[in-house]
Amino acid sequence: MTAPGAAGVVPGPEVRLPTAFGDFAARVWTDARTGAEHLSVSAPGADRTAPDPAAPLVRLHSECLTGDVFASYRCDCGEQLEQALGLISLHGGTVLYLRGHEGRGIGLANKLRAYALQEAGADTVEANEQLGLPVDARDYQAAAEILLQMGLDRIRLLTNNPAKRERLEAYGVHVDAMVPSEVPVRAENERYLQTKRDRMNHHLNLLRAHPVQQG
Ligand SMILES: Nc1nc2c(ncn2[C@@H]2O[C@H](COP(=O)(O)OP(=O)(O)OP(=O)(O)O)[C@@H](O)[C@H]2O)c(=O)[nH]1
Ligand SMILES: [Zn+2]
Repeated sequence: MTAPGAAGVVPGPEVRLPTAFGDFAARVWTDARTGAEHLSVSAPGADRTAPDPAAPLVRLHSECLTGDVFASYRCDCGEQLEQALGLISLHGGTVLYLRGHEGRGIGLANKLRAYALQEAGADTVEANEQLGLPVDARDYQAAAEILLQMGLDRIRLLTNNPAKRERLEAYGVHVDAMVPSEVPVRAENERYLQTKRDRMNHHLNLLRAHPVQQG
């Protein structure tokens, strides 16, 4: 329990982070409630003193060790992260990398248990249910607090998930628009993405990188 008035998230120093996607400024934010160390990665944007500038682009990226680090094709996370870093390097904005969100909040071990159930036929929703775990246990309070401390109270959110927008807005961050965060579908993640579209209400077109061969 955080004492009344105490900061929920505590910022560390800002450091330079030169990457394959461009030069960013990075900062760790420690959640005083959970100990989770979140990372913001930001690039400067267009002149915000111009009349009616577009709100800054923000990607709230839930940690996915298999996708982000090992480039797993079971999900779309790794490619979404790369796409977001490229866009934000170009247009300015922030990627907020949310620790403790692994497996939609159930953790890595349970995510791999869910994968085993998916290999036995369950979809991504059924697998969590069979484990007796929530389908999506993520909370966005720390994310909202970090954005508000960064002065980002009005943003454009890079996401396909309308529930993410609603949950963030409930904590006081206004989302001007959802900017699609869609990457081409692959044979390995097609069922997974279909389930997100059909059972979790994600806005997905499921476009393929290459047209399906006919005949
Ligand atoms: N429980 C579970 N979690 C998964 C599975 N595949 C990926 N994840 C986790 O899902 C999280 C990403 O959530 P998604 O539902 O893919 O997407 P989102 O963040 O809600 O929406 P976008 O902003 O559009 O990416 C990451 O933490 C992944 O580790 C799975 O099959 N089961
Ligand atoms: Zn993933």
